[in-house]
Amino acid sequence: MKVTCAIIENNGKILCAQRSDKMDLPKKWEFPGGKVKNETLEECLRREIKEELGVEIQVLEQLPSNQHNYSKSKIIELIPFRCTLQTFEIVLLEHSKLEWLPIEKLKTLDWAKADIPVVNYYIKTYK
Ligand SMILES: Nc1nc2c([nH]c(=O)n2[C@@H]2O[C@H](COP(=O)(O)OP(=O)(O)OP(=O)(O)O)[C@@H](O)[C@H]2O)c(=O)[nH]1
Repeated sequence: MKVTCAIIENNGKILCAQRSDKMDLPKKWEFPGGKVKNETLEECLRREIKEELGVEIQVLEQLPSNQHNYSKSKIIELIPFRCTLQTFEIVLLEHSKLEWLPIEKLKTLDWAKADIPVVNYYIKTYK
């Protein structure tokens, strides 16, 4: 299963989202995004961000993807993109919490397993 996610940068901080109790991987932190349907990766990302946060984004670049096997039937390829905001009124539509964190604080969150290599790559590349 391909999943896109957005590393949204604004004023030197990165938007981190906590999954709600109703989602799978409850309370884990992630980058907002979701499963790719019949669409391009960028279309998927822009659609998911609109659905989850109510904002438009600009997609800057694709970063290396990471495959993680949560179980036999749940194997995901997480495909991250660096993004910025085009509109700024964020609404919390699906997640339980949002945090804007500076890059040096990203490691303090309890990330979904698939995100850990993505966070590490981002820190290594952009700090
Ligand atoms: N959006 C997102 N999903 C992630 C990340 N890391 C990670 O393991 N996942 C997993 O990838 C899958 C994405 O599905 P989702 O539930 O967020 O996406 P969706 O909105 O398309 O699904 P749905 O409409 O079926 O609920 C979930 O199983 C989620 O646990 C991440 O950083 N962002």
